[in-house]
Amino acid sequence: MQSPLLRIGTRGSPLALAQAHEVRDRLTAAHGLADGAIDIVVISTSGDRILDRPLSEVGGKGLFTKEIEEALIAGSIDLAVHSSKDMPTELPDGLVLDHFLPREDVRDVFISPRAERLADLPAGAIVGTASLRRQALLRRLRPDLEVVTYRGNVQSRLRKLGEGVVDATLLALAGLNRLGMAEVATEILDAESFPPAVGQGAIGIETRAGDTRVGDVLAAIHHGETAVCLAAERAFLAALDGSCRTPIAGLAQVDAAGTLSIRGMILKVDGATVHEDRLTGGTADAVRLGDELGRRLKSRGGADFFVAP
Ligand SMILES: NCc1[nH]cc(CCC(=O)O)c1CC(=O)O
Repeated sequence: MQSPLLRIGTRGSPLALAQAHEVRDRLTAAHGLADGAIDIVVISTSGDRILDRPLSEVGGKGLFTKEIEEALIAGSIDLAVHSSKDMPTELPDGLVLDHFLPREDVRDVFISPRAERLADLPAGAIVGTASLRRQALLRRLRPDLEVVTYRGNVQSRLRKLGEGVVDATLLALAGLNRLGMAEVATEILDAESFPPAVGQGAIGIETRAGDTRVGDVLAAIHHGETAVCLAAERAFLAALDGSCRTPIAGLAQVDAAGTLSIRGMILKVDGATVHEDRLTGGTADAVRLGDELGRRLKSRGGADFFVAP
């Protein structure tokens, strides 16, 4: 049997697999490849194995990528497919995250059997989410709700919701769309009042720096506008030096005239303190704009903002 042209590394969750399949299917179509030309290699990560503690306590985002990045460096896979949102801004030496698929919907959704809209939940209702950004935004909009930490993959969170462990939860619409499950959404939250995480909705492809063979193959499915927005957002995040303990929202968009705008927000976990700002400029300045916005919010937040919740 012929060896595969490419090996894609991915986590094994249903969402991760759907994303890896999407990359494989787009590459197969773009290059007219035979079935079996691209292998999908499922890799279990520390983040998948530690399920009992909030990730911000265990060590954060890198936990979902470590073993996959080791495989990439070792050459047992050629590319790794990730949710950009889950990617640290610092990558191991020799790896780059610079190919992206066209971005999915960036918005969060509210899911509840108890109310049609977040605004209609009764006071005291319990909302479960592990995301500090969602916790802080929820407390800001609805200080009368009880917000609890609630982890697990999309399927297990929905199961717990069905069992009545919580009254409502929030998820990214992008993930539901990719899983073909958008119908579980009760209300789509608008990005203005409920801004997404940096990278939300964007599938990113990590490769070895300078790997022109893989880069040439990926060029056919790469989406430049998404890459520009992600460059701005990730520069914003890097400038904030965002630990997993700081709620941060950030969204860059390119309008029809080709102007890039980036909006960023930092919050205290209790939702009571919020700093936000927005910058616009040319797409060639994406990194500079993101960096500038991050520095501004960092200085506005002051020294203690990033320490205690
Ligand atoms: N942290 C888990 C995660 N990482 C990416 C997505 C959704 C897909 C995306 O944002 O691209 C999710 C689940 C969620 O937040 O609902």
